[in-house]
Amino acid sequence: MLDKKKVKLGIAPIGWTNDDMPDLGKENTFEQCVSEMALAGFTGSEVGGKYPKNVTKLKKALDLRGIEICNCWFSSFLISKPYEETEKEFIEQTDFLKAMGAKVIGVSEQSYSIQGKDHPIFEGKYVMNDEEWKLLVQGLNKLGKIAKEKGMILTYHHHMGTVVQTEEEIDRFMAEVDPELVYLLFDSGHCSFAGMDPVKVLEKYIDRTRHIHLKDLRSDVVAQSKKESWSFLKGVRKGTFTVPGDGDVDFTPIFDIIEKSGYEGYVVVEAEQDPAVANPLEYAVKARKYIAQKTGL
Ligand SMILES: O=C1C[C@@H](O)[C@H](O)[C@@H](O)C1=O
Ligand SMILES: [Co+2]
Repeated sequence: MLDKKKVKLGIAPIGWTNDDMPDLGKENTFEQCVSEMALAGFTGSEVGGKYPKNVTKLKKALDLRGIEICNCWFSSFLISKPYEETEKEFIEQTDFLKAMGAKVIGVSEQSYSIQGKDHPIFEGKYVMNDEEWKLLVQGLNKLGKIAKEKGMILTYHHHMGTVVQTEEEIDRFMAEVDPELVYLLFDSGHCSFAGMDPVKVLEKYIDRTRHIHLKDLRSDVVAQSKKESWSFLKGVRKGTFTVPGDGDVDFTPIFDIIEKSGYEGYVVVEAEQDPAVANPLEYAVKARKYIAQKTGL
């Protein structure tokens, strides 16, 4: 059982409207999305592209539904653009999140990423050289320091198709970043999709993890995706991911690690799929029931 005082439960809006492919769920409004999150029993949310950019407006809409913001995706370009460009946007995003009462910002390096490209996801992703590793690590340490000074935590999202995807890359990343400034955003779906054992990764880094995405994976869809060289986004449309409990990831040991470690922070259901096929409210309720049954949250 998870301690409700330590572990909070959220859901990402990506199941309603997908910011990577805004045509997926374009008919779903912001109000419908946050109302259905609340109806399904969630009290935390990440920021989506349809959310009001204005702090007062967003707070009012969320307060009415008993929801708080816990994180927002942030794309960094530390190895392909001048550091100052990423820093400027990072400060703006961190200030917005802080004003919303969030504690965490989720960074992902998007230089040379193939996650949004029409390119087979299992073929030819970019691999950093030593100089680029240095730029990434030094840049993130600097951003992490800025976040810390603002009372926020920088977490890093490993992700398919990006420069930090594989187990070796996660290990090197964790070995090189400053553990006081940069933490891990663990995503069970991306771990599994990349062919890692999510349990092994979480066990190794739970003490340095400050945000968790709970994503399940349909192995038969992944097998087809490999066979037919699908892009990441084609795979999402075809149902690579689903909510926890609905796919092939074993969440029991994942919840055990979270419990035993005394993890304090959010676990967020993040299961992008086609809302025309997987009704967002129905899948949110399914996830909520599964998590309640497995963890007591
Ligand atoms: O955290 C995430 C945000 C999405 O935009 C991304 O593509 C998804 O797969 C993810 O894990
Ligand atoms: Co994620």
